[in-house]
Amino acid sequence: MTKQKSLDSVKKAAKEAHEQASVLARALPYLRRYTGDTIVVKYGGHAMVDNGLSNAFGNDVALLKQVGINPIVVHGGGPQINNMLERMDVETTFIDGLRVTNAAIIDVIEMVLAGTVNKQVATLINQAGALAVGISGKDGGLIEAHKLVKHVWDEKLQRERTIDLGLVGEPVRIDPRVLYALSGSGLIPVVAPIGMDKQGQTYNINADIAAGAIAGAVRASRLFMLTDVPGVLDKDGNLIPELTEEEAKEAIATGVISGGMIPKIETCLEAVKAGAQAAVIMDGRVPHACLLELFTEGGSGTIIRANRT
Ligand SMILES: Nc1ncnc2c1ncn2[C@@H]1O[C@H](COP(=O)(O)OP(=O)(O)O)[C@@H](O)[C@H]1O
Ligand SMILES: CC(=O)N[C@@H](CCC(=O)OP(=O)(O)O)C(=O)O
Repeated sequence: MTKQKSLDSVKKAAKEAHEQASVLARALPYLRRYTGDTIVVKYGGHAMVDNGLSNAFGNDVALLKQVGINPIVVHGGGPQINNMLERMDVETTFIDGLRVTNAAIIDVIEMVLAGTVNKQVATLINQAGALAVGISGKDGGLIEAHKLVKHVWDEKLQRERTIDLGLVGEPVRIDPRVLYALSGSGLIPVVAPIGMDKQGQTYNINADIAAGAIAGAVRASRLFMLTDVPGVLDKDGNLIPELTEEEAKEAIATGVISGGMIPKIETCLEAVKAGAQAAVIMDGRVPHACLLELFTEGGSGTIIRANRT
């Protein structure tokens, strides 16, 4: 009986080892395809709250570096900023997904994003055995920003008007040298979405927008947008595996794509126009989402490619 049991466990271990080896063998063509490439991963504040998921994320990023890919992580931290402002008894509001940022809260936002959250994300990756370095968009002049001028359609006035979001910025120029210096030295850059203008004014930048601008500037092979849905869904709730610019515009116009998904898609379209090869909106709630997308045939999520002519 004991002998049979130990024979069973040997067989089971051999089967598992065989499966592991065949997974690695199947991944080989994909490893070859992406070696030396740069992949920008936008890691959102919601995904960070789940411990299991965040450990899997740290492992995935470390693995990418190990197999010769250069990951650049751009993180958010919206929920973490909300928590801090709540503890300070400060109210915060959003307009079209962007936080109204007055001078009184910009320091808190910078403290949370470039301090606590930035170091947490770098630690996740470091604990997985790689070497991550946390920086903000201010370091090495990475993100030059200016004040974002937001246009909204006013139904009453029947015309566009601008709204003031305070110190919310948009990237105007990316200087990727600090990213290349880190990546080229075997390190993984982890970027907090904070920018600065030429006068030294600090701006709060939406993390999706920061990731898109960086992905375009470094001509990333992929921009991965990790979010809380399987990808872009059609009107029946089915996943759309690939989306062209025309299809995206149509889906926005007809209301199939709405809310926070609109700026996400617009950012992806801008990133591929600026030089990224493709952007993928994918489910950050699925463990190892990045590995599934890169190393399996089916991939995951919705891919938006640069226009092929
Ligand atoms: N067609 C669509 N497909 C998928 N999600 C959509 C669509 N239209 C609107 N959404 C909404 O967009 C959300 C993702 O945007 P957002 O909440 O800003 O993500 P994140 O916080 O991860 O940056 C989804 O949770 C969903 O509610
Ligand atoms: C201007 C603006 O809205 N900035 C965001 C920056 C963080 C962010 O984008 O975080 P998530 O990716 O977790 O949402 C904010 O203040 O919340």
